[in-house]
Amino acid sequence: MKTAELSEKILSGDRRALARAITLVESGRDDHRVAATELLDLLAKSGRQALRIGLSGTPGVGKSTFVESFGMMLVAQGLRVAVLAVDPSSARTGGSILGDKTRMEQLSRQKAAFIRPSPSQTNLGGVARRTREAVALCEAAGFDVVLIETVGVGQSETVVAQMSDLFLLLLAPAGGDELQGVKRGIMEMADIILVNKADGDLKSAAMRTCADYSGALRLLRKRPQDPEGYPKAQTVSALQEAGLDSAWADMKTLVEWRQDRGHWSGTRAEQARYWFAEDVRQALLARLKTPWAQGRMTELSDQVAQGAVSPTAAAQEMLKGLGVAG
Ligand SMILES: Nc1nc2c(ncn2[C@@H]2O[C@H](COP(=O)(O)OP(=O)(O)OP(=O)(O)O)[C@@H](O)[C@H]2O)c(=O)[nH]1
Repeated sequence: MKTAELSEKILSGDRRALARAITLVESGRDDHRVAATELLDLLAKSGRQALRIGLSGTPGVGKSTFVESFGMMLVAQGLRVAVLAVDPSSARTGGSILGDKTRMEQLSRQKAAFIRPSPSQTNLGGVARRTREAVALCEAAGFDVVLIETVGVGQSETVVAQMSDLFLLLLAPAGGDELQGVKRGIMEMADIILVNKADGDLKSAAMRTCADYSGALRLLRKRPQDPEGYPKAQTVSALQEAGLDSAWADMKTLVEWRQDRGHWSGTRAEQARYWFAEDVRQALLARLKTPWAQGRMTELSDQVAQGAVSPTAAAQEMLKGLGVAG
């Protein structure tokens, strides 16, 4: 199919065309990359934007259950919802977190929903670019909300936060009164912390955990792009579909505030800068991974170790070989 034709179909909301385009951006083949870039350029002209919501949480915290019930709630409100995943561990576990669609049984059957598993790649940089491009494709296809889910592995939260308008951190009720070892950096990225499983026997533990996090969030510096009271923590039960509407109301409050004050477009512009620099960095790193480059690195590094050449001169030599010397 020609790029222009694929683009038309995506713009008209053709889901198979969207799936095909995502496969195209996920491909490592050079000719596919050229076509993908062309397609993304064409689609960017549509100017369509979705609300991009990043969602992170450790395995078992209830992400799939949350995406299912939250997604269904949005669909019931007439919104179109796409779900993507960033899962650098998918190659290791042999399947992605969203590979098993039966875990989002209802949502995956909705015409207004689109669920796409994480591409199976170990390299986070590669997964990040492909996911970012898949987000752009979903926006062009007219989705209102794009949920980008990740397990808290390595840097994957940062990657997702950098491509989201809102970042949600899903937590489970803690046993004791200590915070669950959530790294400060991750808490700082969160716009809203959702303590899940606030139902049945777990309800009071969930409320305690939520109070602990509310306290911890108050100690963080208030961000200029946020209204009073944000970032915030609240309890939900994905299983019983409780608290989801109030969480959605809070998300909308935050979004409207940021849009009214220009923070929304400011953040997107910053993210675009970040991904531009990141793409350059990744491309340069890829050059270092070719067999020639690795062999040459070893050679030069041996010479440096023997004192035959200085580190600076060897680095210059290497860069010249890579064609990037200044
Ligand atoms: N009580 C209760 N259990 C829940 C809730 N949400 C999820 N669970 C249960 O928690 C377990 C894990 O839920 P998942 O949705 O598969 O969790 P996940 O975070 O997607 O897990 P991974 O895919 O392994 O990352 C399941 O047994 C769910 O039924 C909730 O709101 N309340």
